[in-house]
Amino acid sequence: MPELEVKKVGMLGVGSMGAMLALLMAERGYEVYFWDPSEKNTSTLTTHSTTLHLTPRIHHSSTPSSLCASLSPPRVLLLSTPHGSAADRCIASLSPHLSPGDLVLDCGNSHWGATERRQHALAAQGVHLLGCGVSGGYQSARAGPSITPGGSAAALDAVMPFLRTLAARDGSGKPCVVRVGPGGSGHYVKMVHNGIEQGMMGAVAEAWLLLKRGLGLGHDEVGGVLRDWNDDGSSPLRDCFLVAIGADVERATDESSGGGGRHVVSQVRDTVVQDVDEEEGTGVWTCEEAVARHVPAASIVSAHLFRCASADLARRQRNRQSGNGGVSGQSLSVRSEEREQFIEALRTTTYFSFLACFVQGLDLIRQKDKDRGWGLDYREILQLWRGGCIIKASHITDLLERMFSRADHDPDDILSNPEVGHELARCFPAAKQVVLRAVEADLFVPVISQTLEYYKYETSTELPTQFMEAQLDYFGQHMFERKDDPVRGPTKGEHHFEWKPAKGSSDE
Ligand SMILES: NC(=O)C1=CN([C@@H]2O[C@H](COP(=O)(O)OP(=O)(O)OC[C@H]3O[C@@H](n4cnc5c(N)ncnc54)[C@H](OP(=O)(O)O)[C@@H]3O)[C@@H](O)[C@H]2O)C=CC1
Ligand SMILES: O=C(CO)[C@H](O)[C@H](O)COP(=O)(O)O
Repeated sequence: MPELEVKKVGMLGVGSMGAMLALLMAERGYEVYFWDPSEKNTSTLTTHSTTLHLTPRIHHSSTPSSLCASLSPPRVLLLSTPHGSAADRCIASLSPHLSPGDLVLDCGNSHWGATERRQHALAAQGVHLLGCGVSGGYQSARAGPSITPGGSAAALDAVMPFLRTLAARDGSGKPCVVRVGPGGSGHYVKMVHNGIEQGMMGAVAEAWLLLKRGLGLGHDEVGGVLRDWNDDGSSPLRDCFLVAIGADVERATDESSGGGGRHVVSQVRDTVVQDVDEEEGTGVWTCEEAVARHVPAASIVSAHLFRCASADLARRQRNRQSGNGGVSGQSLSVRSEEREQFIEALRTTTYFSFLACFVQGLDLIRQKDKDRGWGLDYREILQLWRGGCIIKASHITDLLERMFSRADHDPDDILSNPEVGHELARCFPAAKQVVLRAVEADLFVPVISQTLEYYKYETSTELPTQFMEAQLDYFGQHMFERKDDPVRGPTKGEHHFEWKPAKGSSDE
């Protein structure tokens, strides 16, 4: 399929993300025809386009059918709807009006498997669907997001020039969009991006708690620490989106009459609900995939479970009562002269956890890639994460880039590469110190502590699973390997010991 010269685009779903994408496209010179069942979101976009003088290029369509009639084939249609049945309904409303060669770009967080199902269904009418994850929240959707497209080579060829005009740019001006690969690989990589995001958000929230409640710093002081971590050019957390916005979050005050100049974050309840109300699915699916592909993504899974546990405050209140007042956490036992050193250890620990989340996420993508034969290019995937996305962390992507550029790197076990292995080893003592102090003070560190354990068990050759394996053989005759057997990777052992012969009442 030749490169498409795109002039007009359709936009289905103009909520938080879709509206900003519509404005971005209009600003970049495209004629945008949009439809959304929500009158409120329709009217909000209309107001924005008037204010920004983009009305001549943003047109409301009264139905999906009239939207398709406004575009001539081959059409380019972007979807930004909730995942699941809403995305299915949206595609069903379009499909009778599509022609062979049309391109549908699902920019929502759809499940990669649903994307492949829809790709097959639409292929029967000659229509191409790309699973095209978009990251960076609504601010990036407005300014230029990271875009993660996957699907047929022909559709990718056709649409890449258009996507490059919309994407975020990295520090050297290169667009943060690449051809990810076939089938649902685009949505798979976006899903893992969100899994890494959950891990990183957990780690930085724990660092926030240790600074705030652990050391007793005020919001502005914590904001200052995070700002330094992000801005210092030699910091391993330099140019990190979640650290930078953390500084903003800590400093924001509500100057409205009801706000009284208070820090906004101090008024936010500790409940993250978007996983348990199933508004978003990417965190759940990343964990499911990690378990199904046998990838020990401990930091990511722990971060996800922590969020799930946070969702129901009423439940936690009941548990607190039944647990004699529960556990709240106190100040850390850090003397004032040790404070700077502890803050430095905390920076190292946050970086340690962030890097581990990338390692776990890349191991997961690689495992899926091998299972499905997608043939992904990991340096290209890193390019997606260099700008416009939530997991942007420049020191980490630079380090991983060096690793993937080395011809003899091991793509199947990221931790085994010295660029990563040496770095985690260097940070381990700081992470251990932080976890010890946090546990002592009953402060919450589910992600940092799981990262520490992950690092320990992933680098040890003396695990207590030796005892577990013996028990499995005792009751289940599951067999075991002996220490003098050759090391062969995960293969079933050939030895059984008759720990206790099975006996019934008729045995002597
Ligand atoms: N918010 C974020 O930061 C990010 C979100 N995403 C993903 O982008 C997608 C959109 O997210 P977001 O903008 O936050 O969601 P919103 O809920 O704000 O907007 C979704 C819009 O889609 C509309 N819609 C529902 N069904 C249809 C349909 N059949 N046809 C056309 N439009 C429909 C909704 O209308 P109604 O309200 O009437 O149902 C709503 O206006 C999701 O998949 C999300 O996971 C990706 C990256 C970042
Ligand atoms: O996709 C996103 C960013 O890239 C959205 O912000 C999404 O809401 C993140 O959700 P979750 O943390 O539940 O995956």
